[in-house]
Amino acid sequence: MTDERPTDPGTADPRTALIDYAESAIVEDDALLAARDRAAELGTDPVSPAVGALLALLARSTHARAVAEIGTGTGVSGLWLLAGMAADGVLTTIDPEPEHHRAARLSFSGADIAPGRTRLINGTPHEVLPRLSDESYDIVFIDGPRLDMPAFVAEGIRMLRAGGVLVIHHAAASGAVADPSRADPVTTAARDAALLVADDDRLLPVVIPLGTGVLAAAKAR
Ligand SMILES: C[S@@+](CC[C@H](N)C(=O)[O-])C[C@H]1O[C@@H](n2cnc3c(N)ncnc32)[C@H](O)[C@@H]1O
Repeated sequence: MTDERPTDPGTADPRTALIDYAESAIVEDDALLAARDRAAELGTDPVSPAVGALLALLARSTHARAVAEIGTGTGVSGLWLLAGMAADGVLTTIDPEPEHHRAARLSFSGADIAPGRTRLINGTPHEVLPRLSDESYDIVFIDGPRLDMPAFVAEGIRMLRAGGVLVIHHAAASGAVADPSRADPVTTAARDAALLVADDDRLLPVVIPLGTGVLAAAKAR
């Protein structure tokens, strides 16, 4: 009997091919490409196109009107979140680097985002997050320093409204979290963050293998 499953002799690793397809299927507009150019100039590490599209999808499906982001960068993830949010939704985004906020402002104005739709807070999340309200955000997106991930997750869970979604970028450390022999600080922080999510009965989590691994968790209604 012959195997009639389609094969692609040019593709060695089907998983890599799948992820390449997921990324290449997303087309970014000029405003996003300009934000990416700014990211390359400043050395920030923006979300990939497929992670960006996932953020927009989550924002649209939660009818997000209030989103909090830790780690503005030059606004690549912010533009994707805004694309999925309600037309009057407000993105609150935190970053300690004034230069990154200047670049993000250019990115947002380049996409004709009204100034009232973004609230850029200059400061570290450790200073800023405790001032943000409990249970008032539809999405909390965490994309700041990886060592601080557990602390940001604890704050993010507190800030999420019922039915809201926590999204953690770089959550799987490219799969290292599942390897018990890996105990370096970044992997340990990602593992601790994942445990905080797993131990919270109100959260329904899933790891999405885009980028270095995205952890998304919906809070019970
Ligand atoms: C990976 S980049 C964010 C990329 C952005 N989300 C995007 O997709 O365009 C991480 C950002 O975290 C910021 N950052 C550095 N230290 C921080 C801190 N203690 N708290 C929050 N953000 C910090 C950096 O300035 C940088 O802009």
